[in-house]
Amino acid sequence: MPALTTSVPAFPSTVPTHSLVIVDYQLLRAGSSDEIAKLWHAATHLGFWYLSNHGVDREVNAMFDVGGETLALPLSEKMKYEQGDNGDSFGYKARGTIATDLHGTRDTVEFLNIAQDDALSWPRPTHRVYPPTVNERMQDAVTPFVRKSMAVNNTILDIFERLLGLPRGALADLHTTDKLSGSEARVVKTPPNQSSVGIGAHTDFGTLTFLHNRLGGLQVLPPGSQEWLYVKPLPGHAICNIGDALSIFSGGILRSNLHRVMPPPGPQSRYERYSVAFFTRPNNNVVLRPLVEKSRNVADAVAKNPREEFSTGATAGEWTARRIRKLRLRNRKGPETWYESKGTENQTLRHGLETIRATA
Ligand SMILES: O=C(O)CCC(=O)C(=O)O
Ligand SMILES: [Fe+2]
Repeated sequence: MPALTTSVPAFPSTVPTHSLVIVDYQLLRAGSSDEIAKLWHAATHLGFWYLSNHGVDREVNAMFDVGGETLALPLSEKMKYEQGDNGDSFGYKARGTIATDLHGTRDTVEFLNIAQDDALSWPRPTHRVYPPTVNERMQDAVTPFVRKSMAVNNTILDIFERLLGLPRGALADLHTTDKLSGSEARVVKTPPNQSSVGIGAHTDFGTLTFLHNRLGGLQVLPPGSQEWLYVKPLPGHAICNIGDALSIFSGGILRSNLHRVMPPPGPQSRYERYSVAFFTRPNNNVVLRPLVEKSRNVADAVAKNPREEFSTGATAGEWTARRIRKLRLRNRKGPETWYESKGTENQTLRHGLETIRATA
């Protein structure tokens, strides 16, 4: 895809950014206590970090290609795979179908979501079928990307399990491959020269996100701040973050932070932007609640700071379906539908932070 291989202007040095801690994946795997401490600090404060040396570069590049080829198909072809308005995630999400704020402003991005379950059961579909451009690359690109991303996220999950004082397997058992999950690979495309929000302020629905960016566009709202800041993409580095499900399991010890996608900054805005992500989510039947009986640390965290939004009464499957359904503009009844689409960030947004405008 020419858009992916042509050189693009550098991220402008004059644009304010939020720096992230760089965590080395190979050092994590080797059990380095310094590296694990860095990861823990990032996960309990901002909830975002860069991951270096993850070893998934080849598969990530292949996914940029698969996404580029698929999203370049005619709209009529892509629409055969549209996710629809019922809260399903897998398939194609057309541009302008979801809200980016409480006013119902349309999003500017399209994306392709491929279920982990479908990639692992290929050629047998578990959830659904995909465009031919995906099928052709399932074996050599998509499934290897999914498997390697799973290994990265599961390694990090094991570390959190231990540091949260959970019994061995307590988190892993909520993310097994013998039961269905909402885990998925995603490629997002933003057209050039946009002036409005690509993906509105949100926290991720699931457990862990493993994200790959080439152009700027991702912004975080740092805790206690009212200023959205870009996260600068670093070549070869993934951006990782905690989602709501893991934040809830941990009783809030691990932070699921608000973020959004804006047009790329400065001269980068003239280019098409792609991002590739892998989302690990719990098995659909897992109820989202703090694991208080399994960890003293989690129980103490909940006792110290009880949060109403952690008593979800919902399974991971229901949680994700509700959030997607309420984002879809065809289901919008008014500003309240926006809040109904929210997870742990609901209260922050209700307190008016979303009215802050970007400086992009
Ligand atoms: O495109 C990005 O950089 C982030 C996308 C994102 O936040 C998401 O898909 O949940
Ligand atoms: Fe996100």
